[in-house]
Amino acid sequence: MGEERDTATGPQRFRGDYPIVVEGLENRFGDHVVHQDLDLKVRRGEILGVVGGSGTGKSVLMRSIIGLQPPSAGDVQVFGKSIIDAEPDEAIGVRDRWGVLFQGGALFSTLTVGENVEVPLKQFYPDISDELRHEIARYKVLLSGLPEDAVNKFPSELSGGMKKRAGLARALALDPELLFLDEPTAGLDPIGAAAFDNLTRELKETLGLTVFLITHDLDTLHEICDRVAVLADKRVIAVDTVPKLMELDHPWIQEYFNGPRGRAALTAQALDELRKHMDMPVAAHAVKALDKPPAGKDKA
Ligand SMILES: Nc1ncnc2c1ncn2[C@@H]1O[C@H](COP(=O)(O)OP(=O)(O)OP(=O)(O)O)[C@@H](O)[C@H]1O
Repeated sequence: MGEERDTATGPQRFRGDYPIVVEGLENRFGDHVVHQDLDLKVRRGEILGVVGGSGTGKSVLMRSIIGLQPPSAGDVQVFGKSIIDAEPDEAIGVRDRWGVLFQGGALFSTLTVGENVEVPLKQFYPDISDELRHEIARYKVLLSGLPEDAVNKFPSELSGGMKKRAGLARALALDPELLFLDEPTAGLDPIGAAAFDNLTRELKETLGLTVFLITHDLDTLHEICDRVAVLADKRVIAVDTVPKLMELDHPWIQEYFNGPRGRAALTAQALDELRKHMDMPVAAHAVKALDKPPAGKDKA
């Protein structure tokens, strides 16, 4: 693996297999060990879901990868470069190649949506003209599925779902190769959450993104994640597709994926798949049967 950047052919993009490699990571806060000997490799072009019980260290892992949480041991490589102990100047070559949507959006409340999107542009490209910067911001706002007039609105004037999209627009400001999403569908209603999932998948496909996605949302895992990493016992205990994970014997995995909510998400996904083939009589029949809640069973 290694960084291969070709300056002669336009935009420089990572061509290795694993844009993120975490090895032997340890994070501790005083006596509290959050991660120990944690390994993880994220494949180029995948949406990797990251799950785990509350407090297992999903956000701390993300913060370690983006250099906001210096680990107590181990290494993190992004695009083939170790970001641990990297000098700020050295890190800049990497840090303008990822975008982050923090939990809650983390928008600057005194700036409009457009101005929020312009913040990273000003930071990393201080020489571009005001006009071009406004135009890029407007494009990113539209790309994130917001109406054009959202550019001039303040975060307080937006709904929860719109705030997430505004945060996404800012995360996309620098045309990143890597996108980090921390619980992007938390707090959204199911329709808003499904719309956000679709947007994430479309952006991944059209922009060729690699996505690191922390979530508790089983529908998101089933619908858009290529693989899922499970955090438990201070490390990543498994990384695989959802069906493969469901075969594992670990108690947390069983409870999470095969519990009532996990089964409901699975049924919803099966319904979606069948609806795509509704012209086939057998599919229409199966959808009718699956749509009915099973008598006497949990309805979670
Ligand atoms: N700056 C910090 N100082 C001390 N402890 C911290 C700090 N940041 C995180 N922790 C602790 O590290 C542990 C993991 O936190 P983290 O936020 O990564 O969990 P999480 O898996 O993302 O949880 P959730 O699903 O509830 O968001 C928690 O016990 C938390 O209290």
